Amino acid sequence: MNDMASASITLHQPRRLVVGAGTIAEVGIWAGEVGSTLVLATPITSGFADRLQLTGKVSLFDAIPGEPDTATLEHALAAAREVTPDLVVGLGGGSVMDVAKLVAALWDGDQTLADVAGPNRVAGRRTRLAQVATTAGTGSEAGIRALITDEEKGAKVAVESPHLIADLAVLDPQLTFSVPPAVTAATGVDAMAHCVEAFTNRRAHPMIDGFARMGFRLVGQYLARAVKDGGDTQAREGLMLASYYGGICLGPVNTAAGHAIAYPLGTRLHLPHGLANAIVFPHVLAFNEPVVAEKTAEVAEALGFGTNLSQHALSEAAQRFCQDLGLQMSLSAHGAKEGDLPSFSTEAHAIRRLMDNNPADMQVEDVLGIYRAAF
Ligand SMILES: NC(=O)c1ccc[n+]([C@@H]2O[C@H](COP(=O)([O-])OP(=O)(O)OC[C@H]3O[C@@H](n4cnc5c(N)ncnc54)[C@H](O)[C@@H]3O)[C@@H](O)[C@H]2O)c1
Ligand SMILES: [Fe+2]
Repeated sequence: MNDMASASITLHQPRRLVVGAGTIAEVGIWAGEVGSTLVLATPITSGFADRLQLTGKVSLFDAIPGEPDTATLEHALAAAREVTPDLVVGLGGGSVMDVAKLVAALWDGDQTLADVAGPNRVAGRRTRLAQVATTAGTGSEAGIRALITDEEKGAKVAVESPHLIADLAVLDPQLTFSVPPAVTAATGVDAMAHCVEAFTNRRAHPMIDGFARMGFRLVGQYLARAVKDGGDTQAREGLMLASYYGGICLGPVNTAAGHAIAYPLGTRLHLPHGLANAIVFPHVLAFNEPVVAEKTAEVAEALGFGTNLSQHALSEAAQRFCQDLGLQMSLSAHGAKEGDLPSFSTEAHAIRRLMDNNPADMQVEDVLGIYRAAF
């Protein structure tokens, strides 16, 4: 830690947050009399739509796949232009909630995705937005960011704007009971990665450190429990909070090299976002350790890795942690070819908005070394 004063930060949060078992029913109470609502979902999460208790005309668009791309966004926008909603509800994981943000902000205006990509370019939003999380991972319901895959470029487009923040966010652990163990594990590691990468970030901030600490501690406490027993309400609620805290970390501080190195695995190999982060996490944690030793030790202790670990032991313990959750941590087992790794490395290294946040400087060769270690 240096002794300079922290840089200033701005934190946006949903206008209203409801947490607890059964709270999905509060969406209708909050919304009151609504003319027209568009609920965005996946085929799996559309089953929860009745529990929203909405009045008026309710339309459902449930064709949002994981890791949504620009074509998905276009279809959802077309659905919204037909429905002309007063309220958009995102009922799903990060994939659905990210699309819901952009649909609510863009459906009735002239801006395209290309117009709003990057920070602070969304002109405004007239449609109300409620986010009901059904996974505990991205924390998208907490934040100002939406990520859409651009299939042509093979990269994620990030849109960041206070106009994407929800009017209402709901964390109802009962909605996550049906999340299968593999998705629970991957999304839980994603939440943990948001907290850890913000905590050990070059732009880390004491206020955000508080949320980050609560988040990775909850993951240490509850993730294995929720993977083992999906109906464990206490564990599920703990993870939803961890995910939300991670989402808060993303706004003012954001992630760093871990997420940058994970992105090509999502866009090129189509690995689920959380799994991609898990594969990379042990190696980045160990790489950064010399620069952020104290904070890394705190993370290691909270996740049960032990104390006074060498870089190698740290990486091994983090890999074991993920393997014990049932995650397959080897890139080759997911279809990666050794010949892919150099282009993945160039791609990840070029994501400067995240790489520049990393506490330790990382060259392209270092990134390649990490992919090779995870191969
Ligand atoms: N906005 C942000 O700040 C932010 C941060 C990190 C990641 N993301 C993005 O979020 C997306 C990933 O989101 P995710 O990890 O939540 O996964 P997801 O939304 O893609 O969902 C994963 C899978 O779980 C299923 N599922 C969702 N809820 C379920 C439930 N209750 N029961 C059973 N199955 C359920 C989905 O149908 C899907 O198949 C990626 O596109 C990623 O880039 C956004
Ligand atoms: Fe993430």
